[in-house]
Amino acid sequence: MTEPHGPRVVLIGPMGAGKTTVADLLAQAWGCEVRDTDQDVEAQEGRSVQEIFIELGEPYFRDRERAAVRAAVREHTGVLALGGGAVMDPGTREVLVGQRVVFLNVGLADAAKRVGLGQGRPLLVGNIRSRIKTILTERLPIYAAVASHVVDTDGRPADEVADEVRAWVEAEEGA
Ligand SMILES: Nc1ncnc2c1ncn2[C@@H]1O[C@H](COP(=O)(O)OP(=O)(O)O)[C@@H](O)[C@H]1O
Ligand SMILES: O=C(O)C1=C[C@@H](OP(=O)(O)O)[C@@H](O)[C@H](O)C1
Ligand SMILES: [Mg+2]
Repeated sequence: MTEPHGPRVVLIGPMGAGKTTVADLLAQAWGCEVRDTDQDVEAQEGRSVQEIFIELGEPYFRDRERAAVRAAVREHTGVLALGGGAVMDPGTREVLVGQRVVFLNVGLADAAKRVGLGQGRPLLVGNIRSRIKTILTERLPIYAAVASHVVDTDGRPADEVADEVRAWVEAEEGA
């Protein structure tokens, strides 16, 4: 029996990098399944990420998120998008060791444009721009450390980003 080999690619990066969008585009291009750990946690908990943060707290969400990443890495062979904060959890980082991880990078200006008023993103309360700035500064080194490859998304449409990720993954698979 062939052992499952994990997702074809795992997308990480800050809110607004386009992980969810690019994961869908990649899955369409490859004709494979897509999973997003935010959606997995929401389905399991029967409530939105926003509701989980408010009603049960961020540590509870991170715990559920770690379990969702672990399950997806074990079972899923398509495209996997994580939530922006997933890799801040050391246990989640451990689960990703050996996986093909692409960091979708985004700067403050484009991230702020893309998340708009931040609806549905519970960490973007108050001054959204300054929250994003803090989050980017804190997390950038971690994204870079966890990633096998980085794709810049500033000023580029999502389909162009997806094409670049696809080309890189296909080259890696052929290598
Ligand atoms: N490269 C891009 N250029 C412009 N808008 C984008 C791009 N990628 C995603 N978006 C838009 O930005 C918003 C956030 O995208 P999303 O895929 O949810 O990001 P993430 O999952 O990384 O938080 C969505 O409205 C999406 O349509
Ligand atoms: O950056 C974060 O900590 C979060 C990012 C969100 O996912 P996206 O990055 O897909 O928006 C979601 O998991 C939650 O709101 C927390
Ligand atoms: Mg997302």
